[in-house]
Amino acid sequence: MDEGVAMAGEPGTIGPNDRYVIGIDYGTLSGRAVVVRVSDGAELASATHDYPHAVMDTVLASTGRALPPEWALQVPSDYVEVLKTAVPAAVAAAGIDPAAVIGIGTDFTASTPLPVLADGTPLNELAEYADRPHAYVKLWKHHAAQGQADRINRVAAERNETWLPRYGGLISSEWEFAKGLQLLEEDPGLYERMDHWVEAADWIVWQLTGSYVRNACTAGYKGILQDGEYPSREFLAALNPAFAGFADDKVAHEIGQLGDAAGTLSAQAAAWTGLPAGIAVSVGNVDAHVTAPAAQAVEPGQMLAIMGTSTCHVMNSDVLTEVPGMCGVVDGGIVSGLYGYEAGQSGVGDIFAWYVNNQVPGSYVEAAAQRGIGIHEHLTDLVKDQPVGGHGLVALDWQSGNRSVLVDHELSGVVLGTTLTTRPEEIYRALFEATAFGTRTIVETFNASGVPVTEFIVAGGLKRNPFLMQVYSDVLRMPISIIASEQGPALGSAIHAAVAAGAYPDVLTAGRAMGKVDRAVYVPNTEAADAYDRLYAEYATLHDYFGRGANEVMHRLKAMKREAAAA
Ligand SMILES: Nc1ncnc2c1ncn2[C@@H]1O[C@H](COP(=O)(O)OP(=O)(O)O)[C@@H](O)[C@H]1O
Ligand SMILES: O=C(CO)[C@@H](O)[C@@H](O)COP(=O)(O)O
Repeated sequence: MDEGVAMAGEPGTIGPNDRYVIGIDYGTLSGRAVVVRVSDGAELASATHDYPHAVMDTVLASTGRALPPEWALQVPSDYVEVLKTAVPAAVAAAGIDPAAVIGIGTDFTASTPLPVLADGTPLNELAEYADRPHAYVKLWKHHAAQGQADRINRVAAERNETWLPRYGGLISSEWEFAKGLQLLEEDPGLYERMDHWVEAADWIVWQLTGSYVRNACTAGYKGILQDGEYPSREFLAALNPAFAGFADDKVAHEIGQLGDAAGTLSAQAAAWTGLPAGIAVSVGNVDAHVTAPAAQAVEPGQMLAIMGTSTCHVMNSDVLTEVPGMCGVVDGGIVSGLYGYEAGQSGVGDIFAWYVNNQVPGSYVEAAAQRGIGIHEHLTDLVKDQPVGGHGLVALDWQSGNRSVLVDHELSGVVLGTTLTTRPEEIYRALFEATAFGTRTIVETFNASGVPVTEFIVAGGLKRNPFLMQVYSDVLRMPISIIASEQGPALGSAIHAAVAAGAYPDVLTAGRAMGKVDRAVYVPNTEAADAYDRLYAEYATLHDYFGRGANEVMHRLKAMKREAAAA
């Protein structure tokens, strides 16, 4: 377990009248708390707490029993530990008086829902359900509800459901309805017992305030709430008669707008965090969307890519339109007054992690250790000067399925062109390029749909790799701006906390004062961009061949894998 604490470079003088907010980013593997000064967004210190149960994607910890393929679960008490450890550690490292903290804000991965009782107790915490996989949090990358998602999409298309175009024509297996339907169909008793199917983003705010408020962001993007309405009972009954009441009975709840206060810090949460009871707690938010004001990426056409384990692309527009294969468009989904668009790639850093953890020989790991650098840096170094196309490879970035624009998690990865002389660093680079091509596919789809991308801004852990950023600039043929914060989502949460506490009138104003970006840090190299155009053409051919039905081999392989696991 890691409780890393970091001080900001130069926090500046702590003035007696300075006020602070705490932003907490709940990521895939850890929660990070950061202490931020309200007046200028200075980040004084941060602390990270790794979730003790991490991601359960092979075995359920409580029983030791294997989970089926494509599952990914978490334990909700791990999230509360972040409040008890990372928050006090960050405050202590910042050296501020906790009494000077005026608000706290959080963001979460999504869609990451869990089944709870009316008082918020997660079902896995009841002794009788502790051994039931469906009692746990279904992490965003739980991809085992693809069958349910396919049914949702087929029935919605047949019935011409008006909300379907708002999701680019396809609902993802990652979102609330597909996961909820899987729960009903595989564990009906537990479904019956569940009072709320709540996003972890809202559950953690519930733990902080003592009351349940459903945030407008997840409700819109992940919960199919459009123009104030959920999918009808008739539609839900057509999926499964027992599902008719899902929206009304399990999902619908009071909605809170982004930047509003969901409530105030309860006495219990004050004791956990060491912060004053009664300070403002902002409405929950999603890790991607919350980052837009932190990166000053809120104007129409400014696409923000939060590049980490996965990549989320978020962009505002004053136009409401349909972008095929996007995750969704939600009125006020990023900031109020604009239409917020979201698209994404389910695997990016995760693919690089899979590769270095499973495919790179020990000699490379030793060489990296000898050089005193990480394996990512070592592989990057070995291949960064190779001319574009010099490896003779092209890859598809679907090891975690495809979220946009194909919306199909039965798809899987491809590396094409390997020979007996192909080196590990060359495949690593081909995977970098594949993710950049996936992003280009998304950008081109937005451009062709009447919501052009005019600036590309990157936040998230992958901005630390300059070569990767240059690949993106060359592949997109666009300058890349970079958020000037190491903790973009946590800074975004802090910005929302400052607004909820009344320090700023709205998120846009707070973002201008507290957000930070360096413009056009990387610019495209024309020669490289020309060469990447040729590779991208090959990627696009493979993308359509495997992804649009010409060859269903990936679906057949996944089916065989499931059959083998069941046997
Ligand atoms: N130098 C690097 N180059 C490319 N990828 C890296 C590098 N270092 C770490 N990664 C990848 O970054 C991912 C973590 O990104 P990060 O933003 O820190 O996490 P999260 O998405 O959970 O917030 C991991 O999946 C890892 O494979
Ligand atoms: O899907 C979303 C947001 O819509 C993300 O929460 C999800 O991809 C996880 O993001 P990270 O890769 O953990 O930053």
